[in-house]
Amino acid sequence: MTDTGPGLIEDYALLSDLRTAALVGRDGSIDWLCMPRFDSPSCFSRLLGTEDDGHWRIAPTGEVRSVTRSYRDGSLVLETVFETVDGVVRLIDTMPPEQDHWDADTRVVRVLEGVSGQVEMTFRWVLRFAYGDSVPWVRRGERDGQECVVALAGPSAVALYGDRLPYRVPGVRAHEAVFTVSAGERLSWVMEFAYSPDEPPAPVDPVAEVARSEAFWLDWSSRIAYDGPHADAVRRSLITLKGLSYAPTGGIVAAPTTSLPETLGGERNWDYRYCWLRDATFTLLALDNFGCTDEALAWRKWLLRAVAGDPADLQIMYGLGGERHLVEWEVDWLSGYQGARPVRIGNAAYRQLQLDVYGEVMDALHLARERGLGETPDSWAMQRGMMRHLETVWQMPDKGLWEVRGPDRHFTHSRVMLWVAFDRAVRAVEEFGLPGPVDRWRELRDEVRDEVLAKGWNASLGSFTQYYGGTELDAATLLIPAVGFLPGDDPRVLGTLEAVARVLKRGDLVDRYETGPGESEVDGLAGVEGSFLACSFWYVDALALAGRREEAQAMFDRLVGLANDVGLLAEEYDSSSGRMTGNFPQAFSHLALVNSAAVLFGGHTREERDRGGVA
Ligand SMILES: OC[C@H]1O[C@H](O[C@H]2O[C@H](CO)[C@@H](O)[C@H](O)[C@H]2O)[C@H](O)[C@@H](O)[C@@H]1O
Repeated sequence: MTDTGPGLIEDYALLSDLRTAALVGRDGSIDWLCMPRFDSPSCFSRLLGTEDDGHWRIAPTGEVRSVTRSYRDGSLVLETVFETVDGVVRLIDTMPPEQDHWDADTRVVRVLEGVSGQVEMTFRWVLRFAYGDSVPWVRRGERDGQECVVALAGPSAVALYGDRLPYRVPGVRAHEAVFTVSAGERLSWVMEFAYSPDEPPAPVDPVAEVARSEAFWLDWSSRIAYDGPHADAVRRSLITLKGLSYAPTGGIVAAPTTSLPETLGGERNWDYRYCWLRDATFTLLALDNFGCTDEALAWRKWLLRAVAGDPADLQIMYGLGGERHLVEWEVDWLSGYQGARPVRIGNAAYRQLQLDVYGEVMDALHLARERGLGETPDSWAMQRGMMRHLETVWQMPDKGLWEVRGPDRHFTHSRVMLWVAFDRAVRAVEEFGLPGPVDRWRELRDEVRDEVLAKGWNASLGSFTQYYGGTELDAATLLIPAVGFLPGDDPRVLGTLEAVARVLKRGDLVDRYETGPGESEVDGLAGVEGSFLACSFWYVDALALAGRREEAQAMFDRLVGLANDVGLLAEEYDSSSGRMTGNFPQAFSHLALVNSAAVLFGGHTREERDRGGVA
C-alpha cells in the first residue's frame, strides 16, 4: 500500500486507559500512541509524519467500499466496520482502564470479527520509540506458553501477542501479516508496554479485556446525571473528558496530542499533553455539574499537590504528576502533521504569568465548597497563600489566557478574573466563615472592578476590548457574565456580544481574537488560525445569559453537529476548508460544549439525581 500520510484530524477516534491514549484512524491505523503516560515519547507517530514514523494498521487489503464507526454505548470501546466487495469485517479497539492497579501494564487490545463473506486483511506493525527516532530490536519471544513479538530500544519495550503474529517484511523496517477472515471468525491481539525488557508482560485474554473495558466505562458513564437535549453529545463529551484524565494523580491533559496545527501547514503547533490549571478547572466543574464528583475531588487533590510550596512559584501548568519543568524543544526528524512544522515537545507557556489562572482556581474551589465537596485542611491554607502572592503581582501585565508569545499586556479577561479571585476570597469569608483579611480583599476587588470598567471598556466601539488601550476584540470577554462580573443583560455585555458578532464571528464559529496581517499581532505568531471552538460555545452562553435563549439553543444545536462521526471535537475549526484543526480531542472544546448544555438545559447534580429529580 502506498503511504498516504495521516488522515484528516476528524478521521481519528480516541482510546484511553486513563493513563495514556491512542488515536485510531478510519483506515484502522493507530497513528498516535505514547506509552506508558500521555506525555511519554510516542511509539506510533504517523500522525506527525509518515508510516515509517510508526503505526499499527489492521484493514482490508483491497478496496474498502465504506467505513462506519461508533463507540459501544457509554464506553471507549470503538467499533470500525469495513465493507468490501468480498464481505464485511468489524474491528474492535480499546485500552482497558485498570481499576485497582494504576501501575499495571498499559495495553492496546484489538479484536477482528468476520461479519460476512471472506475478506483478505493486512496487518502492518511499525514500531518506533522516541517520537519515531528509535528503531527497536524486534525478536520472537514466549511467555506462559504463548508466543509473542518483543520490541526493545533503550528504556522502552513492548510485547505483541495474538492470533496471527506479523513477520518482518524483507528489506523494510516493518512487520506484516496477510490473512483471510471469514464470517463468524474472530482474531485478536494485545500490545503491552513493558518496563522490564528481560521478561515480556504476561499474556491476557483479549476478548475478556474488551469486556472488562466496556464494563468499566459502562459503570462510569452510568453515573452521568443528564438525560436532557443532546444527551448523546453531552455524554460523549464527558466520557472524552474522563478519558483525558490521568487516574494515578487526578491530573487532566488539555489534549492527548502535540503539534496538530492550529493553522494547516503553519507554525502554531503546541504540546497539550500537560495539565493546565485553567483547562483542568473548567473540566472538573463540567464533570461535577453532571454528577461526576469523584473526579472533582481527585482534581483538588492533584491541585493541592502540584501547587504545594511557595505560592510565588505557582505555575499555570504542570506535568501529569505535578512536574514543573516542561521545557520546550523541537523534534527535527518529524515532518509534522501534513507538513506543519515545527513539532514541539514540552510547552514554554509553563513559565508565563497568566493572572486569570488565580481567578479560575479560586472560582473552582469556591464552587466545590458551594456544592458541598467538603473542606480539606490544606485547601483554604493554599488559597490564602495564593491570595497573598496575588496581592503582590496583580498590577502586572501578563500573557493572558491565550498564552500569547507577544509582549505582556493588561488583558481585560485577566483583569476580570482577578476580580473573580478577590471576589471568591471575600465570599469564602462572608459565606463560609473562613479566616482572612476580608477588608483588604474587598478593597482590591472594588479597585479591579473600577479599573476594568474604566480601561477595558471602549465607549466608541461599544465593547470591552482585548487589552487596556487596544481597539481589538477578544472572545474571552464573552465570559464576563458567566463569572458574575456584570449581569448578562448589562448594556456593556450586550454591546460586547454585538461587537464580537460583527468582528469575530463567521456563521456559528467565533475566533478568539483577530489574527493575520494588518492586525496588531498581539500573539507574536505568523499566520491566521481557525475559529476556537470553545469561543463559539461561550457565545451561546452569553446569548442565553442575555435572555436570547431560542437563538442560543439554535446555535448550540448547530455547533453540536460539528463533532466528528464518533462525537469528538478538536481545538479549532477552519471554516474555509471545513476541517478541524489543532490538538485533538481537546478538553476545552468538550467542556465548553457540556457547560453550554448546563447553561441551556440544566445539569443534574448528584443530590438531585439521588432524589430522583431533575435540575
Ligand atoms: O495559540 C497560542 C497558545 O496555544 C496554546 O494555548 C492554548 O491551549 C491551552 C491548553 O488548552 C489553553 O489553556 C490556552 O488558553 C490556549 O490558548 C499553547 O499551549 C501555548 O503555548 C500557545 O502560546
